Amino acid sequence: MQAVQSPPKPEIQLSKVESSKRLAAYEAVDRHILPEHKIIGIGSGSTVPYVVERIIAQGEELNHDRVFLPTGFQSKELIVNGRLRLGDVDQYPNIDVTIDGADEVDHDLNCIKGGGACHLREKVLAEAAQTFIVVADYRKNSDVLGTTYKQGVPIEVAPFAYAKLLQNVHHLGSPTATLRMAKGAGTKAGPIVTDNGNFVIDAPFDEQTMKDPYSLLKKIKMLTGVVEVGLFCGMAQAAYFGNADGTVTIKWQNGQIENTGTPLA
Ligand SMILES: O=C(CO)[C@H](O)[C@H](O)COP(=O)(O)O
Repeated sequence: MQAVQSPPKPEIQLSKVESSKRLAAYEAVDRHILPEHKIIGIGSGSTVPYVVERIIAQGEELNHDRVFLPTGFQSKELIVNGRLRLGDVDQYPNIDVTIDGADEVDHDLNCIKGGGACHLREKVLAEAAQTFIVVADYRKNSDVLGTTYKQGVPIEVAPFAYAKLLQNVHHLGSPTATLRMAKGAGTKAGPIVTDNGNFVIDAPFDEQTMKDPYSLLKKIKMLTGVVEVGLFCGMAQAAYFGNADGTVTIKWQNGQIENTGTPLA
């Protein structure tokens, strides 16, 4: 009897932004998740599913003795649904590689993170990793932070301290800083609550301030009640940006910029 062949699965047409996220994620996994890497941090956001997809494609033989550490609820689901082994950073404080998304990346690879309110765990997993790699689409590739991500610097705060912290952040130079509220039909009324039970303040600063994100990070971090700041300074070894033309731009920590792939006709 002749075997029945199932029709080929239709390739889902991705938007330019989606395909650039996928390009960046695939290139970063191919270059940085190597057979010897066993403890791997998985970040949060809409680019990270492509990271997990590419890791799964490396096959069972490479993945069966690896452990994957999530930065939040979303990445935990990705790991579990992908039938990868789940661990946590308290069991594995030394990570080989962490790959994560970003809201914006500047020319020195400083990042704004926390658009998804996961930046506390994201920073712990980035810091614990021997190699920390950022993946993003072309819209996140900037010279100065705050150019495209206008919402402000995400600051995770202890809930009972939020009102005092809002005042303090206003005095620090962000008069429009606000508490991040849950939005949209069917969501919680009131502020968003992080995976750690905290609130988030979004604090926009002027361009001059954002040109020196490390100084700003130190000032905000000193405020009592701040749990973590979504400024990741000097942490990433490389940032991969998928471009709309099908190429990938890679910014390295030493300032080198590399372009790979052939532009689409
Ligand atoms: O920092 C983050 C969550 O706290 C995410 O990594 C960031 O928001 C990236 O988002 P995306 O990949 O969806 O553009």
